[in-house]
Amino acid sequence: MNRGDVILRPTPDCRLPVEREGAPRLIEIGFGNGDFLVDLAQKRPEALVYGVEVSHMCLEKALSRVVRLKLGNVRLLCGDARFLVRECFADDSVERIYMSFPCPWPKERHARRRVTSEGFSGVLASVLKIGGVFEMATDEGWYADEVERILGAHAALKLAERRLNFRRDLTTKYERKWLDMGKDIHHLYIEKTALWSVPRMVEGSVEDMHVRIAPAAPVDLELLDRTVTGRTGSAQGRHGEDSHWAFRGGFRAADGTLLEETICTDSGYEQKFYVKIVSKPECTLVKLDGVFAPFLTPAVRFAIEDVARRIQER
Ligand SMILES: C[S@@+](CC[C@H](N)C(=O)[O-])C[C@H]1O[C@@H](n2cnc3c(N)ncnc32)[C@H](O)[C@@H]1O
Repeated sequence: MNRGDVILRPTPDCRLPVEREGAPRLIEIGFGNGDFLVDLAQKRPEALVYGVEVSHMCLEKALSRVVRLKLGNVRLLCGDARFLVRECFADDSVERIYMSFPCPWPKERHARRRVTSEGFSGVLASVLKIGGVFEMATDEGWYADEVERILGAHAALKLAERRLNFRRDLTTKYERKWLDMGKDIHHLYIEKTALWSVPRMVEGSVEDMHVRIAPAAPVDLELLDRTVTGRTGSAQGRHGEDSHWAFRGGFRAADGTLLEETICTDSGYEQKFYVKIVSKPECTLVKLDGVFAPFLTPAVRFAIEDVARRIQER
């Protein structure tokens, strides 16, 4: 077994490999050093256990244990769980989602950073199977209250149980640490009770994002770059409140095309990539460069269309 068997890099349209159809799917969000994830995978060999973690360092630590133990039923995804769980998992496909000791972000101005903020209840209600459970542990009573209030209020979810200082079979590094220090631990069990679906933001294929401009734009790459980013060497755009993008300047690629460095956000989810501008005798092609293939979110599409528009209007 090697890294490639364990780490999943979803395709730009956020598809995961189809495997072990019919096997129960379990997800752990923010698995940290991977103690719980590894124990869970060993306890449930018939299940496919997905770990979603934003920290590369944690990913590497858990990965080496998974490989060393030859755990064939673990898949790891690196990135923000708020985005990846919504975009990569289908409705009614997951049996249980675990999240232990998420960063509570206690300051009000940081509230949006909580995994459980904005829209997370809809994501759970979508991807869990009916009867499926979101299991959360926290040492912050106020945070448990908040999650209970927000998730419990969703039409397709209900609080199934709340326990104080319950000793679980499987524990995490933080759980053991807080228990040793005598802290209170709050466990919430939120159950999905009805069908629900949230819209996904990723759609279409890489080819759908190509824009062909005829007649041809100038073949001079420097002129082409200035057309996109203006005299200042950078330019920005936005669509509504949720989609923002910025062009940071162009690079001449080895194949004689122009790569426009682009950064974009969709409802706070950030991606960096290059828009490729190919000057041909008959037309100019504006498309996604395949190297840092981003997920196909609305802001990525708007950015490509914006490059094409700037070239057309020059
Ligand atoms: C306090 S640690 C808890 C780790 C582990 N669950 C435990 O109990 O020992 C919180 C973990 O959540 C991860 N995390 C924070 N925000 C995240 C997000 N949006 N998506 C995925 N993981 C996240 C952090 O990188 C960190 O590893």
